[in-house]
Amino acid sequence: MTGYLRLGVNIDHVATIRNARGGLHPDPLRAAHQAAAAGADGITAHLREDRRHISDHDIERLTQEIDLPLNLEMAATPEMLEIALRHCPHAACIVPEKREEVTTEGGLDAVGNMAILRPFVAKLRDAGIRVSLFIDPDVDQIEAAKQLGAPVVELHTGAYCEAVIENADGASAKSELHRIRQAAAVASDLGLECHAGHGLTFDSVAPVAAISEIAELNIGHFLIGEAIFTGLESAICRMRQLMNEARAAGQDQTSTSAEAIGQ
Ligand SMILES: CC(=O)[C@@H](O)[C@H](O)COP(=O)(O)O
Ligand SMILES: NCC(=O)COP(=O)(O)O
Repeated sequence: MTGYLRLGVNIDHVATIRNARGGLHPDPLRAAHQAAAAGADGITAHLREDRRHISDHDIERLTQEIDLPLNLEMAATPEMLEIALRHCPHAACIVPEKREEVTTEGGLDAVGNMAILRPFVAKLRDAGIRVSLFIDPDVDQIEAAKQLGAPVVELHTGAYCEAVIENADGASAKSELHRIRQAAAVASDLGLECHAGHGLTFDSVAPVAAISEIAELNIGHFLIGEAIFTGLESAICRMRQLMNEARAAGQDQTSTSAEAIGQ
């Protein structure tokens, strides 16, 4: 798969700042409107069991007020299934959740949870919701997603992004990038749409964006952080530019991000 690479903007951490004082400002909906104005292709929001950031009311408003497709991230629980079926977002991405985690750690264990996930995926699909599974770039997990009937997988890029930040010798970033490339190729061979996300920044996005089998990147925390300094629309436009340049240049797949962007 080649062609246009979609950008989903995750607005979770606008809500993190809002919730720090328990008020209404900053409003995640305003961020969603700005993301749309900046050219985002979708909005991603993670309704966590503990509601640490995005709230039920945020999800209700996003489905009612935002024209962009909403990708609802959710754990595989009866509560979240009921909420998803009530709101019928464009898409639902099933993610693992641990209450004590700071952020999403590993990917969903589709292999180890087939019995729970199979009816869960079926009910979402029957409601017309595009289902994706947030998984590590692991062939077994991709094959399990296929068996479960999920049309989309989102590859967890966290290990790669951490390796880029550590940047000891670039070797670990290269090996993690290779895992993502291989996983994207397997997903494509199995007829699954392949997305990627978690931890992506201006420094790490290019080699992932260059992987032609990837159709969508979901990026949030870094963009919201950058927005504090340059504004959200500016941050999104810069990310969009980096994605377009990498995709157009067919980024050399052997390079890490530092080499790729001449650092
Ligand atoms: C699944 C993923 O990597 C993110 O989309 C997720 O939302 C991270 O959780 P927090 O947004 O709570 O950090
Ligand atoms: N699924 C990844 C996502 O939506 C955003 O992750 P992050 O950029 O906030 O780490």
